[in-house]
Amino acid sequence: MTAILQLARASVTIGATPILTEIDATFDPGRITVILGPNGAGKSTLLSLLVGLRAPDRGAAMLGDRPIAGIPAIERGRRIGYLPQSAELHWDLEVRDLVALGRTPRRGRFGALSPADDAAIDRALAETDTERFAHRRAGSLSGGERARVLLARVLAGEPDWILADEPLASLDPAHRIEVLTALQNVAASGTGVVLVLHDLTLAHWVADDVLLLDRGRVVAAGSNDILTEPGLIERVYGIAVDRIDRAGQPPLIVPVPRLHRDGAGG
Ligand SMILES: Nc1ncnc2c1ncn2[C@@H]1O[C@H](COP(=O)(O)OP(=O)(O)OP(=O)(O)O)[C@@H](O)[C@H]1O
Repeated sequence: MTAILQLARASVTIGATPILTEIDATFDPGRITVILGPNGAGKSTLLSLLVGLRAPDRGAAMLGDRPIAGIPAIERGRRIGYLPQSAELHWDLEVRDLVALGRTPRRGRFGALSPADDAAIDRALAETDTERFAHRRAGSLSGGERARVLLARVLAGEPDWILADEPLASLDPAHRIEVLTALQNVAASGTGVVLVLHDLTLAHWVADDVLLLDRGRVVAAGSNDILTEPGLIERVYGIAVDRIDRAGQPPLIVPVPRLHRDGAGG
């Protein structure tokens, strides 16, 4: 059974600046947790704790009963797949070979791909709609195509956990929905999914659980109902938000520009 990811009073300080303060949060396998919050709120730093790239200065970040940063890198790589914000390509590989790298923690670096490796790679390419690029050089792809290929690499590893930092940032609207649907499917198969998102409507649609951060602290945690709580998003982001309910459909949660007093807009 997949162990839970957990932060217990986890704090991070850089220099004299508190970046995260006493974060308590539990992430459950088989669910999608969406982390939201303004720029600089600490979302990426929180993910770096869950991936084990850093350990909290105080408190704990645990996978089951083990501190995440203490788990050997290969095992961590097998259990926790991570898609960083604006991930870069380090080698101009053929796309299928790049996606195959996602299998490395499972199979070691050398040797032929097994039928199970090939099947996982093909599934990941299909789920991200990148099959038709399989034999292109990764360096020749557009930004959104590249982002989907990098997600395919994570999916191909079939980790217990997938943590992705703004995975929709460069995707067109159709591929945003397609990628979230793929992540819903992997969550339905028992994988734990943690996503940093900025789009409130898509966050509400896809989230089983929501964690809202502001200035390094959790300001709200719970179901996606948090996002329709009157005043909360307005307070945290300092914007006006329209909530549009639609029968039988997820609500639209739309930031709206405030009009200047003279009505000139902006
Ligand atoms: N090495 C560092 N030195 C100083 N400050 C840092 C360092 N790393 C992060 N920070 C600060 O910590 C805060 C949290 O950064 P983080 O990247 O976690 O925010 P975020 O919520 O992911 O933001 P965004 O939505 O802009 O990606 C920011 O104010 C950032 O400037």
